[in-house]
Amino acid sequence: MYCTRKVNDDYTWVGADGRRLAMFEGVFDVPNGISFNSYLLRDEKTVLFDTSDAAVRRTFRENLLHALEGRSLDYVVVHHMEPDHTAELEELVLRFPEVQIYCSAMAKTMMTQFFGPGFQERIHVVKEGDTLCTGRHTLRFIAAPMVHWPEVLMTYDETDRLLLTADAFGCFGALNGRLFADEVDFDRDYLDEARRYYTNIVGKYGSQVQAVLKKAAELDIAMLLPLHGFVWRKELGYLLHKYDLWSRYEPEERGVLIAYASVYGNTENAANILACRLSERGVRVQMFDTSVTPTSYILSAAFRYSHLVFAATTYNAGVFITMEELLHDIAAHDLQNRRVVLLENGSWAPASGKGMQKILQPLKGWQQMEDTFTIRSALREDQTMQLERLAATLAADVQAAAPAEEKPEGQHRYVCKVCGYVYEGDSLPEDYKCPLCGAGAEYFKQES
Ligand SMILES: Cc1cc2nc3c(=O)[nH]c(=O)nc-3n(C[C@H](O)[C@H](O)[C@H](O)COP(=O)(O)O)c2cc1C
Repeated sequence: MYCTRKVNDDYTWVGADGRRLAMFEGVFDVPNGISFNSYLLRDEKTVLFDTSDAAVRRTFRENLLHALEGRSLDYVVVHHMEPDHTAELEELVLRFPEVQIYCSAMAKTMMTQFFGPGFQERIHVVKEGDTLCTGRHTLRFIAAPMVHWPEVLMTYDETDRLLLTADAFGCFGALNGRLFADEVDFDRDYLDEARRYYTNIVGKYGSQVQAVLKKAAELDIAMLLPLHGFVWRKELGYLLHKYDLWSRYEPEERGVLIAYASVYGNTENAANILACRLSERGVRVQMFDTSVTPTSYILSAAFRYSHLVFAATTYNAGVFITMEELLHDIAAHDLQNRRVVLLENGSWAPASGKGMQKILQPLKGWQQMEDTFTIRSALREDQTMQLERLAATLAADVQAAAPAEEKPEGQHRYVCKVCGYVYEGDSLPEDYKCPLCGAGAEYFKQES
């Protein structure tokens, strides 16, 4: 039986939740599932935006037929050729022999590669700025190359002011009946998975995401409709602000990620002590054991925090395997502008410090704060003082916020917890609305 949701009067969500995928894209675990979104526009013409993954084909087909209400399907817009969005194209063409496909030139090439030459005569190649009128609606195509494949298009519906964003602005996690981000406590329950999704799938292409954000800033957008995760119809500034930070590789928070690789617990012990001393100084710390944590979670935390600590045993004259994999993954995602501390352990010839430096040194804007801290098998008593000093240096660096600018007497700073906007004044008006994301006064936290 169909299970659709209305986006607005003319758009219907005809996607589906996938909850049984062991691995999304063959590498990312999705313990809370993932949605495969597809949207149908009913105007004088009917337009389907992307299809779905094979895993949810039955639900997708029922939803589409229900939403069409017996009408035929006139157009399919293919924003992105990845098979989790195009698996149903062949079926659609069989079921709707008249359907016309709109996509970028590169998507047309990929379509032949994936499905053979059969679609060619029904494909209309569109590019940046081209429009398609469907009756009351005018659709304008926007190129979004490498967000995260080269053929990607987005569509701006000029009539309803919707931006269909392909894989951008998506999130891991099934929708579980909700469609809109404002139907959940996004910041509490989904931000981590939105960050893990962005950093692992799109994170490498920061400059291309910046280019899309510049184009989006020119548009009057009422809603964002991504291919995974929630539709955004309120406080868009919150997510746009996160995308701006992540794509400029700016940390979201001043805090410390500690990732360690330890076989018998001695390197882990040093990492624990460092975490205790930092926490005693009020520094926010998040710790991961690389042997048991999938890299995608640690990569996401590396985008989140300003300071990164990597502690690893030497392993056959190199860096311990899982730490080496993590660092290569971080390097492959082009993460920049981080302050880093390295701890190494070796029982006869410690070498993991050098090995970690070799991977991290070429990264833009990375600075190793102190000499590598070396442990020989297990931490010695006198080294605990050294670790204490390292924690103090690190904590001071983390907390060295921007110099508090001179503020006239009685002036206070109020920070929007949703998008980070700062209001300064002697008091915050009760009916104040955040100019960036629209959040009310109750979302503001007095900072000083
Ligand atoms: C399989 C294996 C290979 C190792 N290879 C080296 C090595 O090449 N050089 C070295 O100095 N220590 C080597 N070590 C010792 C570790 O670097 C480390 O000193 C020891 O495992 C204690 O740290 P841990 O309790 O955190 O594992 C090796 C350890 C293991 C288990």
